[in-house]
Amino acid sequence: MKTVLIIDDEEKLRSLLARVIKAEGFEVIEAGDCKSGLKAIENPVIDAVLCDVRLPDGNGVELVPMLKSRNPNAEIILLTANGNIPDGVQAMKNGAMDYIVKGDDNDKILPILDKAVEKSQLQKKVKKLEAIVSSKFSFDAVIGNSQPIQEAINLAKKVAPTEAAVLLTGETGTGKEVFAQAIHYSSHRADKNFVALNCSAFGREMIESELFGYKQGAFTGALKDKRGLLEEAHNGTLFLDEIGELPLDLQAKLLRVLETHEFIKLGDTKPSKSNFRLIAATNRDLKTESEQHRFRADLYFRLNVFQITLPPLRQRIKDIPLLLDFFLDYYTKQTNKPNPGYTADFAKALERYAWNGNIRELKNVIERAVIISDGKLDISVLPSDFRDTVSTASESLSSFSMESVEKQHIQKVLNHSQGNRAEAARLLEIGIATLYRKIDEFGLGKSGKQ
Ligand SMILES: Nc1ncnc2c1ncn2[C@@H]1O[C@H](COP(=O)(O)OP(=O)(O)OP(=O)(O)O)[C@@H](O)[C@H]1O
Repeated sequence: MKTVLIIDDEEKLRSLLARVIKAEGFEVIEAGDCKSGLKAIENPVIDAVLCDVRLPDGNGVELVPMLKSRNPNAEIILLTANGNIPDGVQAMKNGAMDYIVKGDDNDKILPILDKAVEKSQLQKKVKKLEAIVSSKFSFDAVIGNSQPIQEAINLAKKVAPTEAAVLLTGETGTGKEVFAQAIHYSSHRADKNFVALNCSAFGREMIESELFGYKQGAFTGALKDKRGLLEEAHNGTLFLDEIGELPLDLQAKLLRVLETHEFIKLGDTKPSKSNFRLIAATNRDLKTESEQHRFRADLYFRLNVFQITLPPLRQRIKDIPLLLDFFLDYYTKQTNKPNPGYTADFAKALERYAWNGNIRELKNVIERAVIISDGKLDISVLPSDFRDTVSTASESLSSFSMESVEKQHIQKVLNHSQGNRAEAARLLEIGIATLYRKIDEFGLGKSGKQ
């Protein structure tokens, strides 16, 4: 639906205009003065406004900013009986899309309205998509209630609105990139670029040309100018993942850019400027790296202004059920399967696992389980390491009482002596009569080897 608001006090002209516009498939809302126009514009379905300049309670040119502030997506076209250039210029400065003269420009109205509606609907779509993107990458998308992750979230929320560089540390798969995005989308740079580079994924030359960009002819193969990531990140955020892998000479160049906000593209002679915010991540201990001269100490100090350490999953076992529900829901939706749920053993096995690959590994394990499983997820759909964890765990669980430890031990020794009770008693350092009593008491005579 395309909806137009007409604000004009000349009733006859207004209803004639409304009829013509309706005949072209638009919905029309009418208002006779500034006051009722300002009320009507709050209806979000309005895409475009046709507004007279001379109104009984005000001037259309001055009304434009007020209309825009109440409905920023609506495009405004001013209609005037006698156009003059300064008024037209002011209208555009105030945010109007066009300024047309009644009578002379009547045949322009419908094409301009079409353009205005298209522009407004496109803006609405972009805003909706932006809202989806920013909610997908907001702190709400960081799953976890445990204390260690909540502490990290609180720190990140504090630093997000500032200009400070952030250093995210933590094992692989703990969510460093997720945090970097959440910080960016919660900062005032959210509507600008979030540009990421993984420093371990490329060789030195490639990283340099990706970061700094180059001029045509800077090297063989530089067929045309290329913008670098520093330039792309202007007014936005540059995320350097695995910064510990950045070659030492590029570390020196990066430090200079951080200090001057200036850099020189490959093959260029004059500096370019970029106002980016840096978020860096590493799973290395940069302090030790810098002490051993594998990372520049000056860059480390520059980055270490605000460090956030993300906890490994094994330190936040409490979050596993939450993450399990989240990823199960995600992958069942992706595969168009109904959510099958899971057994208590399945959840237990996940809680007991070491998770060296952290959340990335958990996510992959759940994806695999969803693909393989035909019903409720149980331990049979887990890789074999998990099943071992469960059996070891249940074995050790049944061993908590002294009696069961004693029973298991005697059985093991009887197995070892191949049922020879005299030999077993000798190994157990107990009398043969005591062994017979124990065998009777624990019922080992029936199941154990005699
Ligand atoms: N708290 C979280 N909530 C939901 N998903 C998460 C969370 N943390 C991480 N993930 C998911 O786990 C995966 C790994 O996360 P991410 O890439 O951010 O980790 P990383 O620490 O940057 O890893 P690496 O050091 O290997 O680059 C991603 O798919 C991400 O979506």
